[in-house]
Amino acid sequence: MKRSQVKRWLKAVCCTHLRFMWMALMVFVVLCVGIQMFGVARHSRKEQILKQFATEKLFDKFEVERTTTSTQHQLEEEPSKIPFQEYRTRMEREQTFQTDRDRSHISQKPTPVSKDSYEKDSNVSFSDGTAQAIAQKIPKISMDTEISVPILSSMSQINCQDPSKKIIGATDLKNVKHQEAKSHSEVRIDSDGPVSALKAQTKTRQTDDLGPKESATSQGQISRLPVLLDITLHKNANPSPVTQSSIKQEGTPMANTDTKNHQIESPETLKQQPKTSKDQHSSVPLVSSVSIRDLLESSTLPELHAAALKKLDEASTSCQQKTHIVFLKTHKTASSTILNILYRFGDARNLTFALPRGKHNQLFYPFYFTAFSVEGFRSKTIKEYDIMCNHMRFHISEVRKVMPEDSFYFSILRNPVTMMESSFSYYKYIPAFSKVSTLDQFLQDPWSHYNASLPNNHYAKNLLMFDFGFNNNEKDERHLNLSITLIAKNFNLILISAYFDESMILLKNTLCWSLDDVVSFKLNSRNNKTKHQLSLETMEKIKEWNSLDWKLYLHFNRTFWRKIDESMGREKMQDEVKKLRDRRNQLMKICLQEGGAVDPSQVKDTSFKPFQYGAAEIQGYNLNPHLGDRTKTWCQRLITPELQYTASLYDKQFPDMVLKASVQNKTKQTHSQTWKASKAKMRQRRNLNHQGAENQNLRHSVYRKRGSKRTAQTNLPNMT
Ligand SMILES: Nc1ncnc2c1ncn2[C@@H]1O[C@H](COP(=O)(O)OS(=O)(=O)O)[C@@H](OP(=O)(O)O)[C@H]1O
Repeated sequence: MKRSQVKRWLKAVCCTHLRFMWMALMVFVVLCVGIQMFGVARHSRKEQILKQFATEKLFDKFEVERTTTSTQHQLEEEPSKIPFQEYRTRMEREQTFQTDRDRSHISQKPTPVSKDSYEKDSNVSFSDGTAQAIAQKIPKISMDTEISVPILSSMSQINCQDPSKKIIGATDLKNVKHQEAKSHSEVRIDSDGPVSALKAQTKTRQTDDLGPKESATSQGQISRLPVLLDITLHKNANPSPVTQSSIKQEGTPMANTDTKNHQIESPETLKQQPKTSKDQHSSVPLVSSVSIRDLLESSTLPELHAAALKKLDEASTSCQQKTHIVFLKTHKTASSTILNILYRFGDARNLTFALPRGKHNQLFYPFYFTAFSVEGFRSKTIKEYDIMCNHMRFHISEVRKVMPEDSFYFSILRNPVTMMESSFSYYKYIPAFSKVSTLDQFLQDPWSHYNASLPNNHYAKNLLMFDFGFNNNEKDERHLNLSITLIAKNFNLILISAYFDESMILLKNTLCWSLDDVVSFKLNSRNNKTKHQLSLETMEKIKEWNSLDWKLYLHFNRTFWRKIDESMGREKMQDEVKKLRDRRNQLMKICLQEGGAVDPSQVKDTSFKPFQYGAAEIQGYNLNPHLGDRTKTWCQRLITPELQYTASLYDKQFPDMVLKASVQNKTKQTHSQTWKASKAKMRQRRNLNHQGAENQNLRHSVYRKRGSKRTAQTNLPNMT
């Protein structure tokens, strides 16, 4: 090729494309710089959060308000003033007693905890959620605060988780005199034990005393009391005058009575319960309610009983429905079903949800939760939030910025074995799992597949610990104990998904909700095709690989059953669970076309189709087509999957945002149309240029031809 030709060709190409190449290059450079800057900003933000967490949350922001031990008073010092090391030492000192005991459970080869083995375990030393719930209801106890106590007239064993209550109960009852008790005409004393025994027997029961209840005293005359004296306080209520009513004495030994632990129940439950013990026995445990001042000043048993009677009705209605709730939505633990319960509860009552900003589904997950990730928080458009329940990595100090002080905190755990089987199929495409075909293969050499620093790999190891905001790769056991302590202190209730129905009953009773509030259909569940049977060996490997989660689960499985025993007893729990299941079955028959869940491909209305992810096939539901309007709304809410329900609540709660978004969408559309038009113009111009260049080339070639002809002519030898 000739030099001039190359030159011309280059010129033609440059003319048409160089401009665009330069433009593209510049855009690329600007993009690179932008990404770099964004990365730095994001990294520093993350660092900041991590730092804050390490210094504030884990050791400094230790929740102390709800418990009042002397050591904890020391912890109330301003966190920033306590050096990190010192704080840690204090924590460890405070924990020593617990750590030693717990080690005996934790260091042993983990075995599933049965209800029976739980019974034997009386060493669990964490503060009790029931007490916390009660304490939460009553932020301050004054002398004029009233207490409601289910009472066994002559002998009562007080189950006080709150130290202050413990003292009150013990002091008061020790002063009760036999003669005075006898003198009261309304009290029928059936027990034949001497009053001295009553006095001897009236003692405070320790929170962690879960051992089998004695049926005879050291004197062998009076049984230990069958009823736990649960105390509920009525803040600022007036001392009540004495009223008369028939009080019957429980004198039957524990072994001979079916009287169970009592708790103050929701009105609905009370209505449902036929009060069996009352019907069957003439001697009944009663609910007493008197002001603390009265109680302390009172020196007679009759007075106590009269006051108890006076408040009997009040006690049954004193259960205040809780509407300020924080639910830590852990992954693969049946949390979507609970989310649906909370959504329905709030939706029906027009409560305000702390929803993720920008219509997302998660609250800044997998990063630590920040208050700014909640819609309406930064702009202060929302005055008070009621419920926070989307996926987040828990960070208490940030959550507290958003949620009211009296919020009820709860979460749910699942056995890490079944949980990992579930997450393996759901998160099949995270780096840790993507290169193996089975869970067994992964567990053969997990470290060769697991790199903690790669994004999303937290789904593969100790996911529960991660969600609760702790280090899921921690090897130091003390860290685990500290984490358990913090969870026990920050959360009022920890549920267990394997006992979902029991969990719902416990939740219902603690929050004073109704049965219909907690009835639900199983959501986000896989079909059998994508479930895998695990061998015993694999199960053991999972426990080992997720050892932090496993120990966490073991601990809270124990406290879960303890809570049931302390609050309502297992028999009553069974009754209520049966009612819940009956109600669910009834609703399934009414609402669902097939009477149960169907494969995603079978879901007819795509707006109710659950989000499909990874290698899992998530089942959905078809509504019965012949439903009346109200029933239809109710049924629709029951089957609406997480993403759709979150979006609809967002639209309901932030109509302005929806409007703004639609305007923005329109603007975007116009922009994209303009952009498309300008692109078309550019393409046209380029084509024209191209044509021009071709024409030019053509012209050049013509000139060339002409020129070569001319030169040829000039070079022709003169023949003539
Ligand atoms: N009511 C009830 N009882 C017991 N188990 C239940 C219940 N509801 C949901 N599930 C099971 O929970 C698994 C889904 O958990 P999540 O909803 O938390 O998952 S997610 O993190 O929100 O994606 C999922 O487990 P797998 O099916 O093993 O994957 C569901 O089947």
